[in-house]
Amino acid sequence: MAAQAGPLVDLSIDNDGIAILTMNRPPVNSLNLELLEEIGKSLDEVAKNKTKSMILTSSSPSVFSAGLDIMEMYKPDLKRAEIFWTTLQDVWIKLFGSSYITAAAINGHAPAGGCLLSMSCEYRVMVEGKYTIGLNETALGIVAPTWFMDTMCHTIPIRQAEYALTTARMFTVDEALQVGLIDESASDKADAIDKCKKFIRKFDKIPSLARAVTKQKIREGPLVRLQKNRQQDTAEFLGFLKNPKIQQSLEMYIQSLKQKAAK
Ligand SMILES: CCCCCCCCCCC/C=C/C(=O)SCCNC(=O)CCNC(=O)[C@H](O)C(C)(C)COP(=O)(O)OP(=O)(O)OC[C@H]1O[C@@H](n2cnc3c(N)ncnc32)[C@H](O)[C@@H]1OP(=O)(O)O
Repeated sequence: MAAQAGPLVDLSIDNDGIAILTMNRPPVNSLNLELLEEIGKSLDEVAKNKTKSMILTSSSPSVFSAGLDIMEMYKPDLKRAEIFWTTLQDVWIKLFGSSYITAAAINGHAPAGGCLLSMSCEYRVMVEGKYTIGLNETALGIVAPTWFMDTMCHTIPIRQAEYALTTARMFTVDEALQVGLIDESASDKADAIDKCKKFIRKFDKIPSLARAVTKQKIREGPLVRLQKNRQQDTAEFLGFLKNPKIQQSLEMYIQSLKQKAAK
């Protein structure tokens, strides 16, 4: 992977007071420990500055996020793997449980952890093109954690979620729109951001405390479930990393990604 040029995230506030959080880890924004830490810090900053809303997007022209960095799971240092996992849990708790308004301008592919980040926002606009979005973990021989599944069940009907999760379904933009995995499609990134802003403006006349408490109450179930089971969830993740069969599946998957990239 190329050496990192520039900061891993960019956090800016536009003229309307909307925070734009841009992931910037070329080539595919795979979520390693350092990127997750930076996303977490940015979410803290948005909350601390009492910014009314945030749009999550990517600096890549074709990938929103490729999901978790597989190299964090392949033959890992277990201490780092534990910090990696708890940082991912923290990011999800901060984003899914945020009181401010959140929207994702999905300007490219969003598999697995990339799909999770977008589903943790309240509104999704995806750029048209040959991009796909979904939770594909079972295709890698791994099981999406319960809170990934909860997030999907919070976004699309449970029957569709079960089918998508078990079959590792990656949705095209049109399919995602039909099932409600995204709310709108857009012609390009600028259009996606405009549409996210339009969604955010819908709340101009809604008292912000009532909105925030309603959001947090409707999201309480999945949040409490992870908060109660954090240690067990981390132990399961570490146990999974120690399983030789899982390591073999990950090795094969990495090889297939490298072969595809070399073509
Ligand atoms: C009983 C219950 C127990 C439960 C215990 C817990 C279980 C743990 C669960 C963990 C949940 C996992 C979540 C995840 O997010 S796993 C990651 C899944 N992601 C993917 O499968 C996406 C893979 N990538 C792609 O499909 C494509 O890269 C993509 C469509 C995103 C972009 O395609 P593009 O053609 O633009 O780019 P390339 O494929 O050429 O890739 C460029 C380089 O990037 C490398 N790459 C890609 N994705 C990843 C990744 N996720 N991690 C690390 N590296 C990645 C790719 O290999 C290329 O590298 P090189 O240039 O070096 O060859």
